[in-house]
Order: sequence, then structure tokens, then C-alpha cells
Amino acid sequence: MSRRIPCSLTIAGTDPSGGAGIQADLKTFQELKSYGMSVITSVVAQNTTGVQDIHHLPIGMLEAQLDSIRSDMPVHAVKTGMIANREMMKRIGEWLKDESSPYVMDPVMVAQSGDPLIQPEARQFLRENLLPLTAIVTPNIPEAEDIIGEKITTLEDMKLAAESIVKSFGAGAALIKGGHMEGEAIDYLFDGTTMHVFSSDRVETKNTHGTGCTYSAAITAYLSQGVPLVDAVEKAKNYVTAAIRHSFSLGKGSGPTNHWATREEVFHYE
Ligand SMILES: Nc1ncnc2c1ncn2[C@@H]1O[C@H](COP(=O)(O)OP(=O)(O)O)[C@@H](O)[C@H]1O
Ligand SMILES: Cc1ncc(COP(=O)(O)OP(=O)(O)O)c(N)n1
Repeated sequence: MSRRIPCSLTIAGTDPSGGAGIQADLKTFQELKSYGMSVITSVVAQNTTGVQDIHHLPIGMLEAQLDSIRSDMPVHAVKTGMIANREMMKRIGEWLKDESSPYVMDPVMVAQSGDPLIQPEARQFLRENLLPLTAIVTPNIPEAEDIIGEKITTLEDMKLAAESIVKSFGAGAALIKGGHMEGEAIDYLFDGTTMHVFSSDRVETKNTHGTGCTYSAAITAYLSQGVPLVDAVEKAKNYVTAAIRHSFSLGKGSGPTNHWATREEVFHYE
């Protein structure tokens, strides 16, 4: 009996060093057996040490890529990462309104190095126009603080933020990631009715470049296969935790996650 080929689309910026952005998303889709497709918003010259330069693609080129997908390819789940400005957000929002597959938003704002990846004035547009289209949004602590306009310092604050992003900002579900807290790596998911918690031991490593991209891409891949949302997050948490535990010491800065880590034969390198 033939099965549907699960297809995932990422709309995001690039990382030539392969740790974050489109490259991390496609590696995750491939590893989790979802057919990967990509629409590029910005070409980012970056590596494990930070961002060196950014070139935003012209709006016409963004639209052409979106049309290329819509006119020809099936999409069973879609994620967005870096969307640098309001104009791009507007076009992507219009495209998403006609999309029936679940939408996963990683509300990327700054790289781990501290380099900004979206224009400050675009943040409000993202909150007001894209958040209500999501099946799930996956902010880290600074991103969640930016969305709700309040500081998050405790686990209780994380839960309140998750609820607020769903109830007051209209997201389908909100996953607040605890990578920027101390102690266990605890994430809270509010799905509109129930608060779920996902936790793992904290891995002592500086090699966490691209963890947020990897996590949201894994959720997207599982959703493309029809896995229910809460199960998709649980499986994605296991994937990103293994990818951090076996992350690569590559480059001079924060090395990338390891997408082979959940294979039965785990790859260990110096
Ligand atoms: N050192 C770590 N050990 C284990 N899990 C981590 C570590 N750092 C981050 N995580 C987990 O990785 C995922 C990404 O979280 P986070 O780092 O907060 O996002 P982002 O990369 O967007 O800043 C979350 O599940 C978080 O709990
Ligand atoms: C093009 C691009 N998109 C997103 C990010 C941020 O990725 P993230 O997974 O949050 O990882 P860190 O940058 O925090 O390590 C990026 N750097 N580039």
C-alpha cells in the first residue's frame, strides 16, 4: 500500500556554516523523514562566532519562491524562522492565510551572538498579524518577553507567558523554551486548555548554535506526518536534546547541533 509523502516547508534565513536557519531546518526534516522544502527570506553571512553580513532578498523574489511552492508542491506543515521586516511578514502572512497545513512560528529576533535578525519595528507586526495564524509558536525567554512585554524570571512566569500568548495574542499554542534559564532545560507548552511540561537535564556545552531552529523544525516534521501537537513537541524535545548532547565542537564559537544523534548508531567525534 502506498503512503502519502510527508512534506515540510521552511520560510527562513540562511546560515552558510550549517548550524541554524534554513540549513538546520532541512537537515532536521531529512533526518525525521519529512520531504524538506525551503523559501529563503534573507541570505545571512554567519558562522559559529556571529553574524558578519545580511542581504534581504527583494520582495518579488520572496513572492516568486512562495508561488513556486503553491503552484506545484504539497505542504503538510510549514514553519517560519527569520523574517526580517514588515514587508516580508505581510507577504508571508497573506500566503499563510490561504494555507491549510499547520503553521509553526519560531519568532526569531536575535542570533545567539546578540546580532539582531529582524527590524525592531517589525516585532509588533509579527505579534499582531502572524501570531494569530499559528498552530504553535516557540519563543525562547527573550522572545517571549518581547511578545508579552514583561520580564520572565521564574518557571511560574514561563507558564503565565505561555497562557498569555495563546489567550491574549491569539496563538494556537505556545511553547516557552527554557534554554536561557538555569538548571534543568524545562519548556512549557500551553495548547489552549492544558499546560504541558517537557524537561531534560541541562547539557554542559557551549555548542548550542541552532537549537531553536532544530526544535521548531522537528515539531514541523512530526506535524507533517500527522502526529498530534503535544506528541510532536514531546518527540521534538527528545530530538533536540540528543542533538545538543552530541553536538559538534566545530568552529571557533558555539558549535552546531548533531542531527545524527538519534540514530541507533550515535556518531561520536573529537
Ligand atoms: N544546554 C542545554 N542542555 C539541554 N537542553 C538545552 C540546552 N540549551 C537549550 N536547551 C533546550 O533546547 C531547546 C531550545 O531552547 P532555547 O535555547 O531556549 O532556544 P533558542 O535556541 O531559540 O534560544 C529547548 O528545548 C531548551 O530547553
Ligand atoms: C538565519 C538564522 N535564523 C535563525 C537563527 C537563530 O537560530 P537559533 O536556533 O535560535 O540559534 P542561535 O542563533 O540562538 O544559536 C540564526 N542564527 N540564523
